[in-house]
Amino acid sequence: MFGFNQAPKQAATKEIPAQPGQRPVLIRSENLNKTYQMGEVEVRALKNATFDLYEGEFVVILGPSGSGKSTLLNILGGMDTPTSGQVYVQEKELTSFSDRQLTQYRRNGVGFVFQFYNLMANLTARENVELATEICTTSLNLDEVMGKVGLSERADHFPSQLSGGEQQRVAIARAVAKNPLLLLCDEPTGALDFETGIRILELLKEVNLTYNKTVVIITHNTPVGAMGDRVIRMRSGEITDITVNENPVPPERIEW
Ligand SMILES: Nc1ncnc2c1ncn2[C@@H]1O[C@H](COP(=O)(O)OP(=O)(O)OP(=O)(O)O)[C@@H](O)[C@H]1O
Repeated sequence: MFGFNQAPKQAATKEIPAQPGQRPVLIRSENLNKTYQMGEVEVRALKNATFDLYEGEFVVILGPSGSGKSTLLNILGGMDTPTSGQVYVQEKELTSFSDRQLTQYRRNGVGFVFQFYNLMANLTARENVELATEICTTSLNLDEVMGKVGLSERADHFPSQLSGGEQQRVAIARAVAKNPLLLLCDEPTGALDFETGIRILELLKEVNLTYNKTVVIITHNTPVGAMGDRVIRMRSGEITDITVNENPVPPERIEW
């Protein structure tokens, strides 16, 4: 095992410095490049991406379609490797991990939330969350997490008996219950109507604060940037801008 998540089993609200730069660095990315060779054509999906992610911060990565957001998220999540450059997670070099180490990292270190919830259709909401916690080492209390995402009453329902927003809540519970170092969310509101999407953003913010989890959202939806502690903007594979929001906007005040 690799000591990725040493936090206690119960949720703890911890005082954290307000400014991202005052928090400990969780992930350091240096000069990340990703090039795809498509026959004669080279696609440079990432160009010299250098940035840090801090413990307990809420980061929104914004960029239009094709700007390299998913490529970046997949590398941070240990699902893909860069063509060159390094990623360090708590000072361990992720980019030199063996396959076995990467599996442990994906299992224990990262909670994934996708646009389409990827739930097991033949398992109840609770069982979907339980399945994820069974294979990892430091999971949180299942019932507490189900309550936190507002699903105590729906825990025995199957995905087909749940609305899209409720299914995304299950997916968030599944990611959080593993008690990972960070949550990586790929267009988490992309399949939801506006109101439901806002509720999901509120839940992600609550998870961020309650469990002091680093949350990274990637989206092309510019207004969502207002809720981040920091916003990383991407275009054509490059990080064009990193800004600190002194006063992040609560999700209920975001409109699109
Ligand atoms: N497996 C692949 N093979 C070849 N090219 C790829 C591959 N994956 C991504 N690309 C290319 O890399 C670039 C970045 O893609 P990526 O999916 O990271 O962008 P994105 O910002 O996440 O886009 P979207 O919001 O549409 O998902 C695009 O030009 C894309 O076509």
